[in-house]
Amino acid sequence: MANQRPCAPLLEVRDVRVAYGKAEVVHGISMDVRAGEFVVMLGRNGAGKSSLLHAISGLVPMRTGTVRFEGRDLGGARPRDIVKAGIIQVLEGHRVFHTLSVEDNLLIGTYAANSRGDRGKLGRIYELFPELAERRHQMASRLSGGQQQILAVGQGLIGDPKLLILDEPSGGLAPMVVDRILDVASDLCRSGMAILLVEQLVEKALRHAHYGYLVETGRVAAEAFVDELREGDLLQRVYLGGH
Ligand SMILES: Nc1ncnc2c1ncn2[C@@H]1O[C@H](COP(=O)(O)OP(=O)(O)OP(=O)(O)O)[C@@H](O)[C@H]1O
Repeated sequence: MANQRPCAPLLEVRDVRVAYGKAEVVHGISMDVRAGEFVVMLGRNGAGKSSLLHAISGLVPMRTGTVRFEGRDLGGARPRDIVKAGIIQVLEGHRVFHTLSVEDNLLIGTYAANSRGDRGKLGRIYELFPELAERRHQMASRLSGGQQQILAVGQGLIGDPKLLILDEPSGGLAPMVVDRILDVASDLCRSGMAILLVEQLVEKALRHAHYGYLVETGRVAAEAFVDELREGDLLQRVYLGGH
């Protein structure tokens, strides 16, 4: 993609603040994901990235600010309505149902979205992730950590999101797993799905994303196209705290 962001706004986050009790951890973040974009949010542990994602997905309340999706205000919407609007978040830490089979875990993803129990959608996920097809009848507990993470992504994708949010898919797993997930995410992005990624493996994230936001202690310290982010000393400043 040339250095021009697509015009059509998909997700518009404006001046969002998030607090846990009295402790505010997101201090007024504004950001966009445009149609067909792959956006990455980078920043040190504890910078507030997951809290912002959770506010977008309706999992934690916003103190102030607005989130609009396809022009619709999502303020106060329930998580399930946000999923139905087309935003699906794959939570940090491959949260799948250990006592269910791979296939049943995927089918649960269809219940979360608009397509209750639609088995027809399984085929597409198995095409994207043949490792899940091979293990479709295995209990999720028997999968490796990496396979569980892939299952969690499949569970999100089966709901046909317009925007897929990935919160640290690496999660301490083998770098190869992250490559698999980010490669699939890039392909989906090319076919029109927007991606919002939080990832600590900075190089890998920058290789796939078009545009990035650097978050420092609850604020956006910088935003730019990824090649610009790579060139300056911004990344170093955010991660190492230099000036
Ligand atoms: N449920 C919670 N209750 C209280 N404080 C929380 C809660 N969740 C996160 N925090 C705090 O909010 C701050 C921001 O955390 P958050 O997880 O949003 O950051 P992050 O940038 O996603 O970092 P990480 O990569 O470590 O998840 C941290 O100080 C964290 O301890």
